[in-house]
Amino acid sequence: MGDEDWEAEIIKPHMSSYVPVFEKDRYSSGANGDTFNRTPASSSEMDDGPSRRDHFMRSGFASGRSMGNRDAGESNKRENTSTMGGFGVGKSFGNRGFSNNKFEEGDSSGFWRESNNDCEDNQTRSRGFSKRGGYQDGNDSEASGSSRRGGRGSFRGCHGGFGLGSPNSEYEQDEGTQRTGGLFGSRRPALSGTGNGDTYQSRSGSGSGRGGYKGLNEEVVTGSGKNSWKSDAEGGESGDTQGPKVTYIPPPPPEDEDSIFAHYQTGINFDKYDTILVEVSGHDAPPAILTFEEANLCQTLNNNIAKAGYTKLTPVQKYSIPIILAGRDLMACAQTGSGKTAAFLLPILAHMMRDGITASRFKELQEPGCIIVAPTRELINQIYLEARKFSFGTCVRAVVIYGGTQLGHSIRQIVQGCNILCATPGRLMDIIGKEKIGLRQVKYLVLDEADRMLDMGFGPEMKKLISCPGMPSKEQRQTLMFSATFPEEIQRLAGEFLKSNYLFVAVGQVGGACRDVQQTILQVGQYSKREKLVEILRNIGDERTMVFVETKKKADFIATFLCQEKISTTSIHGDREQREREQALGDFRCGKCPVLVATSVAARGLDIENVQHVINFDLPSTIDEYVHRIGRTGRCGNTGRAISFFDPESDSHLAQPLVKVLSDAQQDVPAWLEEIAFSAYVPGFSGNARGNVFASVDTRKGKSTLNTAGFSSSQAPNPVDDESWD
Ligand SMILES: Nc1ncnc2c1ncn2[C@@H]1O[C@H](COP(=O)(O)OP(=O)(O)OP(=O)(O)O)[C@@H](O)[C@H]1O
Repeated sequence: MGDEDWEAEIIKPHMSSYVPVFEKDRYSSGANGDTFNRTPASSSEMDDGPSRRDHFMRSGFASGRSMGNRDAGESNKRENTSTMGGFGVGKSFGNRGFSNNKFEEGDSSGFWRESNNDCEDNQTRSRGFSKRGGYQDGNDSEASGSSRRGGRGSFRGCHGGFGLGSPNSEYEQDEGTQRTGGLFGSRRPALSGTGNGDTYQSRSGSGSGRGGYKGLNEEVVTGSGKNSWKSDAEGGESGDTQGPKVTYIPPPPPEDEDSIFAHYQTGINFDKYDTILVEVSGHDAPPAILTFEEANLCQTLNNNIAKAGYTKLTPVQKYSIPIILAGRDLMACAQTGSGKTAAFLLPILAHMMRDGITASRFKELQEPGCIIVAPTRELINQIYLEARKFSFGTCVRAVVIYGGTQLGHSIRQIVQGCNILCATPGRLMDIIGKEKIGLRQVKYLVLDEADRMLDMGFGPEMKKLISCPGMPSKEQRQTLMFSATFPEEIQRLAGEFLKSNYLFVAVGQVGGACRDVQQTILQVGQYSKREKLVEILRNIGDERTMVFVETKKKADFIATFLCQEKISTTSIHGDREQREREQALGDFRCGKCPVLVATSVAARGLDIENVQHVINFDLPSTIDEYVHRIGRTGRCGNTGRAISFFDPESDSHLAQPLVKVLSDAQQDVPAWLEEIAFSAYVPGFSGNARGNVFASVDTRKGKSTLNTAGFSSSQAPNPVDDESWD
């Protein structure tokens, strides 16, 4: 079985939506003359469809929520310093007991892959895992994803700038130098890019041997001197002549009140938040508040809260708001979609109002009182819109700056006045370098998705930020960190940023998945993924669905493939122009394209109404990333579904943490997954798959992690291989 034929498969995409179109001659077969599978995914490869569908139904998709056979008695008892509510978390790892039957290894099932695929590093035969209890591919004759072959890098979108520019000469950021050089570990191997005649060159020019720090996922490099922080996306604007000049000016935010306060409804499970166990650790924590009134906010803020449709606090808000109001540093961990943004914005705004903030005015150097950083452009923009909503009618001016937009535009926004600066790290450092922002007045530093902001990708930048001239020391500022996941190592790193008496709030299991998401894991080999995806999407109909893949190229490919299958699809990833990214998100939000194919750039924080399904076409490298991805659905008390394709060839390292996450969220754990987890289990194993386990408690307690499997926390995660994040 050869590699697949993109050329043959992407000739006539369905054009009903924002469709990536790929020029035929741009991705013609490479020099190695591979012949590829030209069979449409929907034809003969569906031959084993009935059995798959049967299993599919058994697996819970399109059926009611199955809470599995957990033993409710095995509740997860926490050692709390303070608790409220108290659901029993069904921990049932291995509740069936691990079978001694080892899965069979063999050359069965026709899992045969010859290609050196850029998304998959395996060139070996797949193993014939036991089929017990799980979906098992049969005659897998389909290659999936972006194939590497001669002419790699030639797969390009060309419609409306979709895609990557010139063919056959481009270095894909997800493949080349970012992985070579071993800067950061990846579960994918470093790719030499040799042997197929490619000339690597990133569109953004990043990572191409300029030296200095180059985060795996970054568009940021360090240099020296005043403008040492550059977002590659800015091109020449920062004095960097590499890369195209970025001219994109994002549309202005809405001005009318209705749009500013537009929100979606809380779901049927919103009240169940109250039953989630909360743990606060650290000394002298102020008591939680139970109502917004207890927070004693000013009238304007209360009005805005009401207009936003907030009537009741979520747990993370109940605990975090009084802590921040009391001036304490905070690390807060709460499940996805449970209101962390308001948990920091409201008390910061309350402080600003209380301190008698005056209207900002035009100045060449602005000195914001608050800086909020987040890892992706879309997320920081979302936080900005929230800040704007809650500060409506006050004289607090929030500004957002992020990469992929014209630097001059960012500067113009800032000089008009800036009390709260929402920024991605690369652009922030650019602006600081240009002396448009002074840090002396910073009272609040917020790291949203803090574990991501402190990992190997962004950590060095964050360290630079706190050591920038003028930045108040941690004793002088209030530092706030929020995320749904907080690996132990990251908690330790965070200590550098936080006062020693910071408080730690854990709502539910740290790093646990949202229980409102019904999780299904299907065993699907690489070559069957596309047909399975189409099958699922056809069942789903028009319900909004995010499909996560591991690389940018694959995102383009799958989006195009789905369009070809007449499923209106768009895509978002780090190689798309910012304009395109925002357009894609807009089309998805409004339902024009009900399917969004995304890389991990969309995994965190995005709050999109009515996302009912998340499909992990490729599982991510780390369990934390999995938790964030599936958290795009099931938000704010609404329910959602997540289906993940587990390929034993590439995903076995995730089996243990997946079993734990599923068990903790009281989801069914497929027997075959337990078997794989068990077979991979090594007593005393100190996990080396990044982020494969998570901390259960505040690490200051000196406890080890409470993994059911007994392995301790992993090295600092490097969650994605593939993205441009600034
Ligand atoms: N108290 C509340 N009442 C009603 N809606 C709320 C409340 N708090 C937050 N929300 C809404 O819930 C949604 C999710 O909130 P938010 O995006 O802050 O979640 P999050 O915890 O930051 O999620 P993630 O971990 O994915 O970043 C938003 O639409 C927000 O407006």
